[in-house]
Amino acid sequence: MSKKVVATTKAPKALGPYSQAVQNNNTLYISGQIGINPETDEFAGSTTAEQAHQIFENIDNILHEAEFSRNDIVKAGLFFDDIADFALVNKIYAKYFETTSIEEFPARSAVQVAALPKNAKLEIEITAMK
Ligand SMILES: C=C(N)C(=O)O
Repeated sequence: MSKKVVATTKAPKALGPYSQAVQNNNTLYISGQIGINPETDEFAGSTTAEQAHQIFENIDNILHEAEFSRNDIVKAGLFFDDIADFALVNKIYAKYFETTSIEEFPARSAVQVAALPKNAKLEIEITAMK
């Protein structure tokens, strides 16, 4: 088994004892991303939409660092501060995958949680496979 930690300055630093991503052979596990801009260490904005766009930018940058792409995503986990944002995030999420060559969306879970780190509006974790 080969296990490699993936790290990039183009995504937020870990907020605790975890890696931005870990690759095991052809599978990449990306830790839950929140909408922090790595250049400022601040949220990209206070709205769920602003944070969602930043999350996808962070995910793209981690995928890129590991030489994976959006096309390789097989599973996503979405954690909402407020599930009322479900429809809004679905629109942003669907647009993100519009640019891929995959014909069907990845598997996904979506839940509302009691609270997220730093009071984020949304957190998304990703599994990708080549
Ligand atoms: C933000 C996280 N992914 C964490 O604390 O695990």
